[in-house]
Amino acid sequence: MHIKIGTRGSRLALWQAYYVEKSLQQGGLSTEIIIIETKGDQILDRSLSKIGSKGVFTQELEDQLRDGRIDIAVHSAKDLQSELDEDLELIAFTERERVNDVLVSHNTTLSLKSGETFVVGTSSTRRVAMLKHFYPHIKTVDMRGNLQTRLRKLEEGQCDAILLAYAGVHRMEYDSLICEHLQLDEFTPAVGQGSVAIECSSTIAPEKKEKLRALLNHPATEASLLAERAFLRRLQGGCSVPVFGLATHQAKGLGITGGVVSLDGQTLLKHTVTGDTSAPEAIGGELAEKLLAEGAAEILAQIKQNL
Ligand SMILES: NCc1[nH]cc(CCC(=O)O)c1CC(=O)O
Repeated sequence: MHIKIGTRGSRLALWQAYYVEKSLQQGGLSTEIIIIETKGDQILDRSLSKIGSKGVFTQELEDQLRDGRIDIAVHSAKDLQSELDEDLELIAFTERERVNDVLVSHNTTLSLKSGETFVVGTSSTRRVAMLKHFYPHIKTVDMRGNLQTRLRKLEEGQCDAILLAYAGVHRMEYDSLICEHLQLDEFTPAVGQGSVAIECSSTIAPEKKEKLRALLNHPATEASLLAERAFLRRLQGGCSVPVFGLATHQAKGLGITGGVVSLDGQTLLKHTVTGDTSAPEAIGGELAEKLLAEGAAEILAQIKQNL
């Protein structure tokens, strides 16, 4: 069996593609990697919330899945829309890396907790709003681009530190620049953070799909991701709105904590729902309903107006 793997060309995307390729080769499959540029890679001078987040990092990969030019598309699960078109599906989620965000700087004495004021670069509305909520003394500047670009901007002094997902920092081997691991009970990560998702056409041959799932899918991660994605879908949040959600496996079953924070950091709604691991999407949906009942839709509508 030969698998054509489609990926974006950034270093992190390539890390993910090689990681997937290695698992497939260990399972006896032959592979090739096809690099595909997306709109999100081309447009670097505008924030994602302004380009319109729908499919900016995925559209071109999905086109090639439909044409059969690639068999699978490899994505950071976090960058995927919560709702896929009917002719596409996610068939596997790889084992999750540590999910937290980290503060990264050349000055490793920096800490959000110290109370000292400094400038943090980030383009994530979730991170900006969370900083305003938990650490209002911190200033932020908008900072887009892939990891290397952001690190270069940090080096050039455009900010004192940047906030990033630990997963990407670790995969790019920048661990030595981590000054602080943010606490999960404050900085709940974005839905999907730390996992790699495998997308394919719904017309994929069943035996091929089963083989790929057997080699790539991590069932515990998959259950978490299904819960988180159902939660995000119900809230109709994309990757550019400050919605956060994390599902973890506990003694009582699958627990998901998630919510939404207003752009000014003033209002933060958050809840936890726990349920049967065999019905992850129901758990995610229940969390969304609970938040909607408390006004999450109004907060989200206001955010979308301001983006
Ligand atoms: N939005 C960009 C993006 N997509 C995935 C990661 C990190 C790795 C991951 O969470 O899988 C990042 C960078 C970041 O947010 O720091």
